[in-house]
Amino acid sequence: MQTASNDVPDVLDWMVETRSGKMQDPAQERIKAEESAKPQPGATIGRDASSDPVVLNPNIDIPKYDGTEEPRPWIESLEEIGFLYHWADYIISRYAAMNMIGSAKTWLNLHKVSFTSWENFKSRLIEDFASDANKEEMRMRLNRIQQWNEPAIRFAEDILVLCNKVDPQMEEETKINWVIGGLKKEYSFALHLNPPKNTNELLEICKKLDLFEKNYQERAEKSKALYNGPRSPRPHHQEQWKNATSFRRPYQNTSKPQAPAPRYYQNTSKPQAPTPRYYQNKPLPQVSAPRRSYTPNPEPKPVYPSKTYNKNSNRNRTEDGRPICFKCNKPGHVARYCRVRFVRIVEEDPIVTQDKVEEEIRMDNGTQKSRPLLYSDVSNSPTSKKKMGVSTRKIQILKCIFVNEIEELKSFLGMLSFYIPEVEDPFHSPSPPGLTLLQDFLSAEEEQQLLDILDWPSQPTDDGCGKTLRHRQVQHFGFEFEYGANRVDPNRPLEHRPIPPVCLTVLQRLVESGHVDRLSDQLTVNRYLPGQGIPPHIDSHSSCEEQLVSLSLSAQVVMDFRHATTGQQRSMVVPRRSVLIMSGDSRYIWTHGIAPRKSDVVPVTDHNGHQCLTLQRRDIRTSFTFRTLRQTPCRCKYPANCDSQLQKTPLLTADIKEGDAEVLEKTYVHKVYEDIASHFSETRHSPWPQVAQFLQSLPTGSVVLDAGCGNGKYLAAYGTSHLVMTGCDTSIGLLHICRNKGQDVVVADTTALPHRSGSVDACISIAVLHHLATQVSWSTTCF
Ligand SMILES: O=C(O)CCC(=O)C(=O)O
Ligand SMILES: [Fe+2]
Repeated sequence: MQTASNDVPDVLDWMVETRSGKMQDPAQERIKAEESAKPQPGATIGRDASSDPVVLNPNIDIPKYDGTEEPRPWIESLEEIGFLYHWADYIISRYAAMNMIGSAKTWLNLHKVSFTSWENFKSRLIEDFASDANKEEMRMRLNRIQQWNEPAIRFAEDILVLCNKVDPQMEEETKINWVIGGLKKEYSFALHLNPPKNTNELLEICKKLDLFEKNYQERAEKSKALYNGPRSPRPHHQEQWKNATSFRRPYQNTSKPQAPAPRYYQNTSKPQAPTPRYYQNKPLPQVSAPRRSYTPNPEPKPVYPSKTYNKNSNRNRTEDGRPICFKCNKPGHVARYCRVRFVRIVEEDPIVTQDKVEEEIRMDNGTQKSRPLLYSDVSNSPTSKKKMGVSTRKIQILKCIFVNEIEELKSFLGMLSFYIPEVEDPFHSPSPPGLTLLQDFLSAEEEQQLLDILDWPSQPTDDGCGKTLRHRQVQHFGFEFEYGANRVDPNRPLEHRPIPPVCLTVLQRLVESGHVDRLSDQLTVNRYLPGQGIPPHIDSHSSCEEQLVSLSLSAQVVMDFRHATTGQQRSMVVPRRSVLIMSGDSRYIWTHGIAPRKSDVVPVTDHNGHQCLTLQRRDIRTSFTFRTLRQTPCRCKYPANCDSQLQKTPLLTADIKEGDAEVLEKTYVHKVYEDIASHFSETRHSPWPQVAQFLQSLPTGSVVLDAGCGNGKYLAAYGTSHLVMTGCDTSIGLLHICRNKGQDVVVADTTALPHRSGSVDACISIAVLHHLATQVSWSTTCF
């Protein structure tokens, strides 16, 4: 063992004289050395120890470093010894300096004036002496992401140790970024929005995350039976692993300062291992933070549930051409109409349990994975958007937060609100003008009396007293509401089905309280099972007076409103035993409808008094809608949307000039069908028997054109699978419905068909001729 006495003054001058300018009395030095035996946080090589040269103990066995091997093991052993002897950093530096030999010593002499601290010394040493392979290995290790079964705390500690090795001078913020960038996506995301202040806080959070994960796994185990087997790893991790090579840390897209790339890892054009390497001390160009690379998963890869659509074809469409929503991955609608809302389930809601939500998800499509959900706050907060600094469309939300978990998570993640653009909070915006909701207007007895009036036949009937529409059952009293024409025929009263007296009692109360101006003469009762609804519509202006009154019985529901011209959307919870009165704009220009689904997203107040949303299962709901037949035409301020004001005096077909026919048909037929497409379609699903018979009689392989095919009910009628069916119509809305069913249709007017003569074997045109304005049009129709 070489003693230090010869080397010390020589190599210590950069540590002592650069600060104090002179050597100290050895006796004083010993005292100071003893003092410095106490840990001195933040002590550095020279700055703080301005008068403290110490006598180094030559008997301590410290390995030598000659610069030919990896510097890290040598640094680690020095630090271990320093830890045992309680050395301050600057004493470790001195021992380090004393034990450097060969090219390492030359390097030290060259650079000693530029070192400012032990950390700085270490990082320079590593930078100049660590081999490229070692650097690469470190880079790979720092770059890794948390394994799906790896506790967050273990991951964080590992990354923090690596950060220290990679760059002993790395700043806290950078270290934190390295850790949170590699944590599982949902945590990484939330922590990025609300980053911990220091690494200690980060480690505390990681411990809590592990606890949270453990609880989650336990709950998942309990509900395993729901999924016919184990479902670990959790879906979002499957996704993460599947896409691990392209995994981006959220903060890399944000305006947040990037984690500076560790210096050792920067891609420079440094020549390969020159001799001596430590002469290469050029400033290195800055590059952006490294991307995390894929670390092979030590666990067997999870098996992904197969999708119901062809993965190889267009990812945005099913095989039969239906759109696939990019928000929930379900076919049949586009994201804009996605009913997966952004929901937070609150602890106190006794109705919504984790099991129920899971069951809901399972029922929805059979696989949980197919419907990534976020149950979280809806936040329109521009600050959170700004914080993220990214197009939030890109945000993949992969976590279901169940009952109880949200508060638990919130308590340490602080913030779990994501800005979701284009999702206006429909519950907290002002309701459409003219809409009045009277809560608890009906007593429980009245509700029961109203329900007792009804007798729902198991078989559909034609007399208006128990029709089964595609999405619900209806009964009419007083007059029948004809859905196809969207009108009430005043000349056909339902004489044997007058409005029941108990209804009139309720109406009388509404009149007396000044909410309604008269008693109604038409009543439609709708009965909705969970999953059923009514398409968005505006009740005909021409048939009914301004006020529409709807009583809600047995269950609440969320009703959706949409402004027919501006497209603004609102939703309203219509509670059980309430009365909803539509008048003014809400009646004339806003559509109303109920989405066909089994649960609704509803606003609630949590135990902290915060407004949030939750998911509520629907029950069977019965509504009574009262209308008053119109005696005089509607004069509302929306003529373009008013069937009364669009209607002129009926013209005799003989009087109509051919030039006018097109305009008339456009206004009274094409536009009307466009407006009522979905409502109309709902009422058109059973083929007329004679037409079905005709189609069935055609030889196999016949090409059949349905001119004016509407919603395509004949294009896929029962018993027509032997035919090649094609259709045309002028209503784009109806043709969309056909296309969504995979039917072969084109936009065409029956009076000017684009089909080649003789190109079809048979043609049907059902309930079309009466829409044509003149006899000439009739005769030119397909014949
Ligand atoms: O069920 C409801 O409350 C609405 C019914 C409705 O809009 C209708 O029958 O026209
Ligand atoms: Fe309606």
